[in-house]
Amino acid sequence: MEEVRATSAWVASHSSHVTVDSLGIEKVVESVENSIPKVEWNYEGIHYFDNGPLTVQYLFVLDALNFCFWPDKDLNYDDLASGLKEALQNDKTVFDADRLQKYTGPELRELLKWPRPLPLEDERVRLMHEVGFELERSFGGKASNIVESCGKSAVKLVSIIARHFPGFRDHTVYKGHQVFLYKRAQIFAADVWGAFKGEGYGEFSDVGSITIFADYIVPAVLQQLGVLKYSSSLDNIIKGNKEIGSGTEEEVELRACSIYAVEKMRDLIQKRTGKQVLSVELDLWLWAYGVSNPSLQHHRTLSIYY
Ligand SMILES: Nc1nc2c(c(CN[C@H]3C=C[C@H](O)[C@@H]3O)cn2[C@@H]2O[C@H](COP(=O)(O)O)[C@@H](O)[C@H]2O)c(=O)[nH]1
Repeated sequence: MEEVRATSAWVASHSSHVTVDSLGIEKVVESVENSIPKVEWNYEGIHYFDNGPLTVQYLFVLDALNFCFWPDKDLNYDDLASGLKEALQNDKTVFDADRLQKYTGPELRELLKWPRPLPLEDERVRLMHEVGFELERSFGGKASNIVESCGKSAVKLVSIIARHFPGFRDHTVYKGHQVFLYKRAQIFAADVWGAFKGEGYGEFSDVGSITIFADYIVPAVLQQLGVLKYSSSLDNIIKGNKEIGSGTEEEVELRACSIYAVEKMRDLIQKRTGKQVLSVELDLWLWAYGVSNPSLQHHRTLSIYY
């Protein structure tokens, strides 16, 4: 994920609305360096797991739809994860590639037992079709074949996914430069790693190459911890719950500066303690902290990427 790291650093050094505060990073690192809070994957107990290829299929569908929950104030990531889990427990064929290509909005809602239209429902359905079509065309219908083709490399896994599935191509242009963020492709690699505890499908020799997953929760946590500072205009937009357009400078800076800041935290932890910590582990800690603080105000962007 060198391109994610390098392009996020570029944004951080040309940023107009978001600043990464080195002193803030030092304070946070000082407070956690001896015991980085370890958060178990699936600590919420919401995920499907059977130790086999169907788990990989579940995670791929989950991460194809893992974006934009906030427009419905009652809808959370948990509802998606546990809804898909239950649907799969009731019918092992719900995520077969041919079925994925046929879902309609109301059918997806029914699958999740959600009583009203989902945010960006048409996009969610389109992405399910895209996943089903490309899985069938290139991977024998099975997401586990994508994982098997990556030679135990998370970097290769992310790049195969981005090459084959346009919906996972989370990149943009910022001040004339192409910037790569790859939130859902990277979170899929991390989910497979977490679910299988780094073994079998989850064995990746380069899991340390993955960065954090730039969503709308982690930037809000980093700001609360004093790691990110916002301009007063951006602060007012977020506090006023006003939408920020996808691809705007503000939005790209929020996401890229979060990635850059956590890479800096990780470097500092290593320097001070000699201990290697993974960005995935820091992400899970920051994210779990964020979702346990529902009063945290986050930015609002309509996006299929996060
Ligand atoms: N950075 C980061 N962002 C994450 C996740 C996860 C879930 N990861 C699973 C992996 C292991 C655990 O068992 C988790 O269940 C979801 N999100 C993002 O959050 C937002 C949803 O927020 P809310 O509207 O409040 O539900 C949305 O953009 C979603 O894409 C993560 O881990 N890291």
